[in-house]
Amino acid sequence: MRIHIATDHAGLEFSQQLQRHLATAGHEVIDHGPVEYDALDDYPSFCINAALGVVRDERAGIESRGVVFGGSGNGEQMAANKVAGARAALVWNLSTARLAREHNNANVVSIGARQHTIDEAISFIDAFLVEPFPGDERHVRRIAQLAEYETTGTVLGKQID
Ligand SMILES: O=C[C@H](O)[C@H](O)[C@H](O)COP(=O)(O)O
Repeated sequence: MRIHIATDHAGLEFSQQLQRHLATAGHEVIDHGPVEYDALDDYPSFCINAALGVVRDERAGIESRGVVFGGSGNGEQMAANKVAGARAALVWNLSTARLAREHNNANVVSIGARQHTIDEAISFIDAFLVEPFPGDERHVRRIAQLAEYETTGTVLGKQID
């Protein structure tokens, strides 16, 4: 699978280890930065570019996922979710990694690199990448509502204030 990854200074060391791990596992890794340590760099553009890569790939029929991470994963998730078509989930254990796929069909996983050991974080990412989206009707319906709101500003049949 193609994996778009992005971080900021808080995740740069983890990024290098993660890229090696993903490449060894046979994935095609596209690194959206940063390329060098700068304690004052800003995560939004890196993470937005990773999410854009995923959405563009999906539209082209290429199987792909995003992995974004920083100190907490919070800002990185927010940044990725600004991209129309991105569904970024903040994951902090194996259960949330699997549920992000099973219930939300998340196409981007966000991780707090300062919150976990490297082995832990990699196990969450691996779990996320292998978990399929079973396509249960209720989850498909809810994801469609998110997409509808994203594109139209409303959700038919629901009250949006
Ligand atoms: O949500 C944002 C991320 O956790 C950032 O990685 C974090 O805010 C960076 O913090 P600092 O600039 O203090 O290293």
